[in-house]
Amino acid sequence: MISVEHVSKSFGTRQILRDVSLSVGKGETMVILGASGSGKSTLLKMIIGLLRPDSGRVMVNGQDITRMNEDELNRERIHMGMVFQYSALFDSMSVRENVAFGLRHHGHFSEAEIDSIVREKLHLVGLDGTESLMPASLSGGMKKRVSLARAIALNPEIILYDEPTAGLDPIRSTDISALIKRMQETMHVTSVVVTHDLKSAYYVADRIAFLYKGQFRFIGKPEEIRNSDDPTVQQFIQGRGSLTEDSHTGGDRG
Ligand SMILES: Nc1ncnc2c1ncn2[C@@H]1O[C@H](COP(=O)(O)OP(=O)(O)OP(=O)(O)O)[C@@H](O)[C@H]1O
Repeated sequence: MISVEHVSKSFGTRQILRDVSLSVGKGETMVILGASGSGKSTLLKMIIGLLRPDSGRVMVNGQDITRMNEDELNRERIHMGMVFQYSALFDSMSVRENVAFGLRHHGHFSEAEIDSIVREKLHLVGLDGTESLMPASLSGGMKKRVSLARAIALNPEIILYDEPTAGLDPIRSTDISALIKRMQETMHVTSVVVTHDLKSAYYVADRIAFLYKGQFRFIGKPEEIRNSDDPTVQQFIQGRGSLTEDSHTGGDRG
């Protein structure tokens, strides 16, 4: 379904990804773990075609995303929902209009159809009756859920999540993790989840890929990563995972 093949990417003189390959099967949930600055979001942006690799390619549904022009990408993105870090809702639009956004841009739906889809998706994320609320009045957890409702409005085959539980308290994080799992079970979507949240990773992942110094240090099932005898992997999963990679590579973030 998604196949990242020998992808490399640099920003300026800094190489972020070095000959990285990863495949995600249909219906699979792949979690990408890695320290801050390790290139997780960069990889996600390449899968949705917001960034192009310097070399290598990204295949989605058998098509090479890296060679598409903007029109082709827009057509392909109809099949992909993205839940952005910090929700990225449109502040001036109601919950209803946020969820309806993609429907208005990509589809030919009547107002009645839009109403019905918005209601159905809000129900799926546990936000019945919130259509007329504005984003400013929502909690962080509610915003994430609206963002998810927006991402699934067009029944995507693929959902990409960038830090879906970031900034949430543990209870809200568990709610969002349960929703990610529910999307997989009810909509049989293929998902890629970028996160720092190990608890969520173990819960939602079919497989986990651990990005370290520009390469995948480990790809495998949650129980396999737990039992890995690689000291770098163990160091990361035993709670020192919040270390930033920028410090190793001389970057400016973290
Ligand atoms: N457009 C850009 N121009 C220059 N540098 C960039 C750009 N995008 C990302 N970077 C740098 O590339 C590195 C990887 O960024 P990325 O956002 O992919 O990391 P990440 O693993 O998602 O980190 P975090 O967990 O903090 O979100 C960082 O050092 C970042 O500063």
